[in-house]
Amino acid sequence: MGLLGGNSVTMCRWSLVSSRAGSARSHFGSRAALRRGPSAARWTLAQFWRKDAVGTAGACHELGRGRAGGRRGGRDVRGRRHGLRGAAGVPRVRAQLRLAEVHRHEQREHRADLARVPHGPDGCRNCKDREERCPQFARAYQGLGCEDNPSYMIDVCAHSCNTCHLKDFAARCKHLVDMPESLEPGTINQTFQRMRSIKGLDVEILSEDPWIVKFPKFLTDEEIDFLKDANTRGPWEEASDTGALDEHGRRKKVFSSGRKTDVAWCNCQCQEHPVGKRLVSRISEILRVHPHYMESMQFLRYGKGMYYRAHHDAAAVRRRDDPGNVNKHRIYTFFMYLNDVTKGGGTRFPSLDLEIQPERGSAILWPSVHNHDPWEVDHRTRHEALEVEDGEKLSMNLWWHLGPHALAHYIGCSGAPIR
Ligand SMILES: O=C(O)CCC(=O)C(=O)O
Ligand SMILES: [Fe+2]
Repeated sequence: MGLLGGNSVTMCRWSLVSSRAGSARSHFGSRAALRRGPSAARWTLAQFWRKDAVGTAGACHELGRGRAGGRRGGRDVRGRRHGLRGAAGVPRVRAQLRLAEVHRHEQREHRADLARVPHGPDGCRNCKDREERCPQFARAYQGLGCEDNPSYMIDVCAHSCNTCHLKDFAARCKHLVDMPESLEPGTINQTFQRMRSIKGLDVEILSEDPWIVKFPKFLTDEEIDFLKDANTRGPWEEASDTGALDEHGRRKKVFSSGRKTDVAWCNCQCQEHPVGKRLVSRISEILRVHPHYMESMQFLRYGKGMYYRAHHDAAAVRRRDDPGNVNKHRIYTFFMYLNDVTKGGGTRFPSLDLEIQPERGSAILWPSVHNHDPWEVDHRTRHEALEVEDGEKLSMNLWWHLGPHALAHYIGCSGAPIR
C-alpha cells in the first residue's frame, strides 16, 4: 500500500513563507492544504521525499492519500504528464530512453535509501531546530507542515520534523548527484534541427552556431494573461546574484551593480495550474529535457532605466566530480516576453552582434553549453538586457539544467537560499 495515494492534494513549498506574511489563505496550495483530511505521521517525511518528491517538477507536489499504489502520488503521473510525448511525427526515441533511464535510476536509488536510512525520533537526540516557531510550522496544515515545505523544514526544523539525519547536505542530496545528465554530447544540434519539423511550431533561426532561435508567437493570450496575473507569482524582489555557499549548503545573495531588475518566482498557482503545466510541458517537449531538470519560472520586471549587463547564464560551472554539485549548471535558457516595450529593453548577444526586441508572446532560446560537451560553457551566448528607455518590460526565464534542479530544489539540495 502506498504511503501516499489517492485524493490528490496540491501542496506548496511557498505556503510557509506566505503564511508568515499572513497571506496563507489566498494561496492556492494553502487553501488546498486546509481542505485536507486527518494528518499523517510526521516521520513519514523521509519516506515521502524519497518516494514522491522525485516526481515533482517544481514548486508544488501532489500528495494523494487513501488509495493503494503510492506511485500514483507523484513520480509516475507527473512523469507521464510532462513526459516527452506529443510532437507527432518527430523522432523522440533517444529522449524516451533517457526518461526511462531516469525513472529506473530513481526507483533503484530510492528503494536502497529507504532500506538504509534510519528515521524516526531516535535520529533526533542531539538535533535542534534553528527557528523557534518550528513546532508550530510542523503542526500547520493539519500536521503536514514538514511535507508542505521540505526544502526549508527538513533542515531548519529538523528536530520538529524528525529529519535530523537529513540535515547534512551530503546525506540529503547524494541520491541526486549521480542521476543521469539531461544532455549527451551531440544532443543540442539534434534538438535544434528537430525543432523545424515540430508541427505547429513557428521557429525562426537567428543563429546556427551557436544556436539562437526565436518563436515569434509562442505564448497564447490565455498564457500571457495567466502569467501576468499577480496571483501566479511571489512578491517582486530586487534581483540578486548567487554568492558563496554558507555552512548549510545554501548560497548567499549578492547584489551587484551589473543588474537592475525586479524578479519574482512562479508560485504554486503557476506551477500547478493547468495553463502553467501545459506551458512547461510544451517547452519540455521542444527541448527534450524532463521538467525534473528545470528551475522554477522566474519573472522579470524592468522599469525605465533598468537593465542587466552582459553575463552568461551558466556562469558557475563546477567540477564534474564535485559531490555537492547536484543540479549542475544551466544548459538552456528559454526566454519569454510578456509585453511590447515602447523603447529599449532588447536582449543583445554582443559577440554575435544580435539584438532581439521584446514582442508580446514571443520567446527566444539558446544553449549555454557546447554541443560537443555539455560541460563546456559556450561563451558566445553571453547576453545582456539593454536599458529600458521608455515603458516597462515584463519577461520570463525558464532555465534548464544538466542535473535535476527541480528535484534538488524541492528538498534543499539546489544551493538556493532558504526561503
Ligand atoms: O531581460 C533580458 O532580455 C535578459 C535577461 C537575462 O538575461 C537573465 O535574466 O538572465
Ligand atoms: Fe541571462
